[in-house]
Amino acid sequence: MIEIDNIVKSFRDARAVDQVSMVIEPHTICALVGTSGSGKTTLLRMINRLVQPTSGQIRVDGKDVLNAPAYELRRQMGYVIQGHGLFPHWTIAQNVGTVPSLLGWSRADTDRRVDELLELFQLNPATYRHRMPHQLSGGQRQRVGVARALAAKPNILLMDEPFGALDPVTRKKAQEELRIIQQKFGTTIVLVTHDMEEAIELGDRIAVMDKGHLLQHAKPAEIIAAPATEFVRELVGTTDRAFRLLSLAPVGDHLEAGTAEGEPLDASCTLRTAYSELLWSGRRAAPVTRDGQVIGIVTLEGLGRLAARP
Ligand SMILES: Nc1ncnc2c1ncn2[C@@H]1O[C@H](COP(=O)(O)OP(=O)(O)OP(=O)(O)O)[C@@H](O)[C@H]1O
Repeated sequence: MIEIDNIVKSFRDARAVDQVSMVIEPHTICALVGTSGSGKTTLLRMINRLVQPTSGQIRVDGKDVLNAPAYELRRQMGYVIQGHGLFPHWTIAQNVGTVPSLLGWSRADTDRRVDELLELFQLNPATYRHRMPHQLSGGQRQRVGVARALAAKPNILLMDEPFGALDPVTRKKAQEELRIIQQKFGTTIVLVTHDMEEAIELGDRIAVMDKGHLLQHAKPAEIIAAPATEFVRELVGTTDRAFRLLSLAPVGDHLEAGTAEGEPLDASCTLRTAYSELLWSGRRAAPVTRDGQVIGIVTLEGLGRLAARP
């Protein structure tokens, strides 16, 4: 658990982060959103002590981070920045193995961990471990950046706009991969993003910042349905909030009884995808399957009710 307690960071006379308090539960993703200059990066960098707070306290599992030795923080927290930050003259394997080597892992243990992570990110170790960063695509480099941050099995992953530079298709894939990895390892993730869509998609909780203040810290559905201030409302965007609500839940959670014709939808697809599919195929209802078995239906009328203001 990360407890941020009345934290302040001043640069000369300006407060970049102003009395922020929040609790980030273990094994969850917290998405930090806000306009440029709102203090997101500064807040993130106080968690791993790259920035020293002016006042207040940050505790990880009850311990003040200012009292933890630097090597302990590095092991416990991975850090990913936009543009990956790989060392250009090191191979991919050396890059991914940076922190384990610093922590004194044996060569064999480090090599094993590097291969395991490359495989997890679908980069064949035999092909990629000896390559240099410039011999990879931007999306591959970003995945290596995330793999490197996970190398020493951190409980916490701090990510600053990790997918900002990726094209929409690669970005979507990277987001899905991150979700899978988070579930596999149970990592607690704090993710800074400009993109509300990404925050809604990935965040178990969203923290909205403006001018150093934390305006709201809540579940995505609550941020959409009950924004705390006009600024939060603007940031969420009013034109497609109904679709954003629909994007939060899978079809399998809102099954209806009955029968329907045509191509079935998988229970894991979102209500938003289902809505789009029904409109596209000109149907009022579609069967829903899980593991190939029909388990119910989804209807335009039902989806319409779910998209209405709660
Ligand atoms: N080292 C520094 N010295 C002086 N001012 C700083 C320093 N770092 C950040 N700031 C100021 O603190 C404020 C918050 O910056 P921060 O980088 O945390 O914002 P952000 O929300 O992450 O912005 P962005 O989304 O553009 O990265 C800004 O006004 C910035 O100019």
